[in-house]
Amino acid sequence: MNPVIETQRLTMRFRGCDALTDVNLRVEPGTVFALLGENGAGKTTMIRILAGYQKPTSGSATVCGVDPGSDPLGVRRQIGYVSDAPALYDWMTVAEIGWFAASFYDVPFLDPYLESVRRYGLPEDRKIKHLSKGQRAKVALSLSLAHAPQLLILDEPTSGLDPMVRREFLESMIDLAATGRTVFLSSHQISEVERVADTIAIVHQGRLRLCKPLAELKDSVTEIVVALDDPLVGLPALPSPAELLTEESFGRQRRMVVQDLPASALPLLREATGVLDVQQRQLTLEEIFIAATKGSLGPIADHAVTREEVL
Ligand SMILES: Nc1ncnc2c1ncn2[C@@H]1O[C@H](COP(=O)(O)OP(=O)(O)OP(=O)(O)O)[C@@H](O)[C@H]1O
Repeated sequence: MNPVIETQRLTMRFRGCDALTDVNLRVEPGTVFALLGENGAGKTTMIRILAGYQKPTSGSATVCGVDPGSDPLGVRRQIGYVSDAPALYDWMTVAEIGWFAASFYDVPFLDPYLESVRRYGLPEDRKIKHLSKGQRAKVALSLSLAHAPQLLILDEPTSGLDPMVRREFLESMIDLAATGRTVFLSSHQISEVERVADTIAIVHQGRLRLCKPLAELKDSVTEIVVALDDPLVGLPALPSPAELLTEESFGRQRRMVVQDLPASALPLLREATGVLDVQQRQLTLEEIFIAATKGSLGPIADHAVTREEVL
């Protein structure tokens, strides 16, 4: 099946800033795809390129079969998009902005929009400028969904929403994916994303660090804590295809977070000179995110082996 979104070596340079570098992404239809990254990682830049609001410096993107750089309107007709700061005409009422937006589409728009507005309990005759932040977010979401797009691109969709509405909204994303639509969202809310996303991509300083289906990601990234008889002991290189995400030392303990660790790695480490013990543990998505973006998970947790336990 053709991907809904595909990018190849997508790169965006601003003056004095590499916002995205060589990002290759593939988003399958009918999935909820979450883009995670710290502040300034490049999420909004990526989303603006996909929605046709920004042309990349180099590389290519295809969204619903269209190049957003050369046909931004063609892309926007096919997608629903909510930016991180939706620009709504403030002087219009909630109902008026629906009528206005409906004029851009030749598919049913106003009825589904008003249905969504009522479901969110929004006051139809109140001006946008008098709405709260969360209410404005709900208007933006209602507008983005009304034309039943095959792809929804959402930049931080739940910021400003209260916990009940956040939950309701994220669950509705799963329902959308179940009907074959695709949801591409960026977020900082790792625990929320974990509940709804099929695939997770983690960007760090403009580069794609990890991108996998959620379950596969959690299975493939592992923490190894090695107890050493001397802090200066050198460990053997990890066998291929292992990729070291982080490595830290805490006294006589060495912690590594590794992706795609082959089974042969643990015996190799256990038999290495100066190694007293090796413990392995699966990580939560939040820990994987921290390892991929900040490098340090902080002090080794209680569950990890201590030298005293080994001796
Ligand atoms: N128009 C611009 N001119 C110069 N630099 C820019 C521009 N737009 C974004 N940047 C820079 O590109 C980098 C990525 O920004 P971006 O907004 O994509 O990050 P983000 O991951 O969405 O962050 P946040 O989570 O804080 O919203 C940042 O360093 C930002 O300062």
